[in-house]
Amino acid sequence: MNYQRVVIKVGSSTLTAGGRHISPPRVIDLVKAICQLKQSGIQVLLVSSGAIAAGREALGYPELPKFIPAKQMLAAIGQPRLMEMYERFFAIYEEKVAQVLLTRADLTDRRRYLNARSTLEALIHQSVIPIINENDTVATEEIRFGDNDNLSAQVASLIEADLLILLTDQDGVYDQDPRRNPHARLFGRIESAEIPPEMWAAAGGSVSGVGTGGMITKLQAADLARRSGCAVVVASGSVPLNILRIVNNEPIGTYFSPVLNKIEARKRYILTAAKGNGQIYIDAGAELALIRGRSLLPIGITKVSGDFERGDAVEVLCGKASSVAMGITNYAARDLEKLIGHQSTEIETILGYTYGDEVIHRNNLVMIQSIERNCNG
Ligand SMILES: Nc1ncnc2c1ncn2[C@@H]1O[C@H](COP(=O)(O)OP(=O)(O)O)[C@@H](O)[C@H]1O
Ligand SMILES: N[C@@H](CCC(=O)OP(=O)(O)O)C(=O)O
Repeated sequence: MNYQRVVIKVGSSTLTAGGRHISPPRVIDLVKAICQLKQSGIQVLLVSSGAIAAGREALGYPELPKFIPAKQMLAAIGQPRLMEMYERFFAIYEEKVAQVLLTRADLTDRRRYLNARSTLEALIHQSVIPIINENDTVATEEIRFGDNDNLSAQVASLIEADLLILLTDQDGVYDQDPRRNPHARLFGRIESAEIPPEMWAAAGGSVSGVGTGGMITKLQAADLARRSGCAVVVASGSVPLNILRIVNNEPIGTYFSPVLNKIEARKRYILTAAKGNGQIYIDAGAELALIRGRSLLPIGITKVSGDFERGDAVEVLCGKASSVAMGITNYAARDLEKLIGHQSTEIETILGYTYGDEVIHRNNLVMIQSIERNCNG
């Protein structure tokens, strides 16, 4: 597999190298490997834990607290320290980084989801490495991921990564927790659509006193990411060069093949999400453009119905006939009402802002009718 966009998640257990404090030698090794990967032409996003560990170090806090406000307080102290370290180390290799803090609520609300995606895309476009963590200080029980494994899988799905690497303190997923049984055996490759029940049964929690979630949350993450077309590898972060080997398809750690390819995954999402949100009616010229593989522009829209938001999946119809396509709209219904029949160059003047020329970008469109035309003339 030729990977182009890779999300690397590094856990506290890796960043602390088995100790209680962030290990600068470990972080610099990791940063160096990430820079090598990026400088070989691969787009990289880093999901990094370690804020709580860095906060504990700053305050001399002995144990990982169970009390959530205490964890949040430690994360608030540690996050800027962690970022300062990353910034300094990445600068050695002339790479720029950006901090992105997210909660689950940011990715379940469609508008915030799209905004998070646009920001990440813009950073990648600028050749900046996004360093993502949970926004622990505001993440209450109902809105938090609680673990960065699930967060990294959501990010991989959000930006349609080809590969998610979960770096931890074990060589991969074993048939028993290797901390408890040194004879535990490593799972090599999982190609079946479902993660085998014996693997779920073998996955335990975190016992290190620095990590969150253990192997259970890594399997949840693998399950989620592979359904959006992303391969997943769980491997040891103690040898950061593993990152380069994994991307070169060497058999390192535990590999999970993607269940769907990215196009199928996106199509499925659009087709299931489009039910009942709203409709965009288009003219014959726009229908022909869509059939020819172009995006939908405002000039081809004749009518809008329903009360949908930017980021919702909607149905596209021509005349009174059946659906032409389903797709994710970049503009809310109330905006489209104003844009009907206008040139894309007028969007900013009419709305006072723009999310781009396309109402539905080609990549977010699934054609229902690709051969027969519905519109007359
Ligand atoms: N089946 C298993 N295979 C490997 N590790 C396991 C398994 N079950 C539980 N674990 C535990 O998961 C831990 C890694 O998860 P965690 O402590 O959350 O680290 P991280 O900070 O990397 O997310 C390991 O140290 C190990 O004790
Ligand atoms: N957001 C927290 C980490 C949460 C988490 O999932 O930790 P880990 O299991 O070490 O990846 C922090 O920065 O400390």
